[in-house]
Amino acid sequence: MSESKPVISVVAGALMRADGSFMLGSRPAGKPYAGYWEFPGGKVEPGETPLAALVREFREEMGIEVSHATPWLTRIHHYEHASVHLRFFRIWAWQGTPQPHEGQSFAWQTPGHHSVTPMLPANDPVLRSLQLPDVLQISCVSECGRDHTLEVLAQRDNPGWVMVREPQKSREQLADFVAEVADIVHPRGGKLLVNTDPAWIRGWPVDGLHLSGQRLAALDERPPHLAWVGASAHSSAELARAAALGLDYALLGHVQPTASHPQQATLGWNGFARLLQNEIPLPVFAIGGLQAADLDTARTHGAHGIALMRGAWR
Ligand SMILES: Nc1nc2c([nH]c(=O)n2[C@@H]2O[C@H](COP(=O)(O)OP(=O)(O)OP(=O)(O)O)[C@@H](O)[C@H]2O)c(=O)[nH]1
Ligand SMILES: [Mg+2]
Repeated sequence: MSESKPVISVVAGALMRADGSFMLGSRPAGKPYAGYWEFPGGKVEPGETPLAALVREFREEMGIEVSHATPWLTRIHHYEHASVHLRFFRIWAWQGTPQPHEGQSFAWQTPGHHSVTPMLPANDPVLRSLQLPDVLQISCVSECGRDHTLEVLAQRDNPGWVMVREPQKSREQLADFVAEVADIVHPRGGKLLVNTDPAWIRGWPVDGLHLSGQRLAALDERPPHLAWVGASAHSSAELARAAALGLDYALLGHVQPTASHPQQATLGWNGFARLLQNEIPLPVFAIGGLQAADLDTARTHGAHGIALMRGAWR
């Protein structure tokens, strides 16, 4: 009988600055993967909660007092020496400046433009997730108005991430609207996703594709050649499917009742958090009746961010 490797429970945290930059540390000499860059953290001790372990590790390794951290995503990775169950947090508030108590180095990094190398092999998808925005803005032109939508985007210095979702439009109408949004969003650094049939979007000026729950169920593999692919989920099974296909994010809801889906059952924040307890390896946006002011509540319940429909265009 082959001996199975131990599974080590680990917590790690990204210190987050208001401008979106985050901190990495180098692994000290003498540990496995010495010199590789990681999110600071370490092993959970017996009887310790993950959050308590995070607070202890940041205090021990770098003299930081963590005062506001939110759970983010969980990954399992198999190294030669062990399998690690990694719980990642983001840390929004802390006291102190990082001190190298173990001889490590620290570096503040911009999402998508990392200046340090090599990274721990388990961390690539986690680093990529930091490029995703706090707020995903979903179009609703039949209700919110085409002109109003384009004006709101045009007025912003950075239009952020927009998902075009217009199920009532024909392929040609959708292509025209996508082109209009792209002309406003792309020159100023925004990103554009479209929620539609994967077969329609060849040659469209989009950064990615969003799959409805039905389309997610119908696919056997991630649609190729797209930088970003996400999906809508309403259950643990759909979240697991999005993860199995290697998607970049999921939307999970509905958290609260919404005008667009009044007949659907709502999760509430506790139901939302419960569905995320099962080791979700991808970032999840909360959706359903939310406002910009709900961002911190969403993070506290394990969300990466929030997706807004009406709330984005007020
Ligand atoms: N801290 C941290 N560990 C990570 C990350 N990604 C990742 O795969 N790991 C793995 O998780 C394990 C963390 O263990 P560690 O060596 O940091 O633990 P520790 O601080 O408690 O060290 P110690 O046991 O020497 O006291 C290592 O196997 C490491 O390779 C990450 O981003 N941060
Ligand atoms: Mg450590």
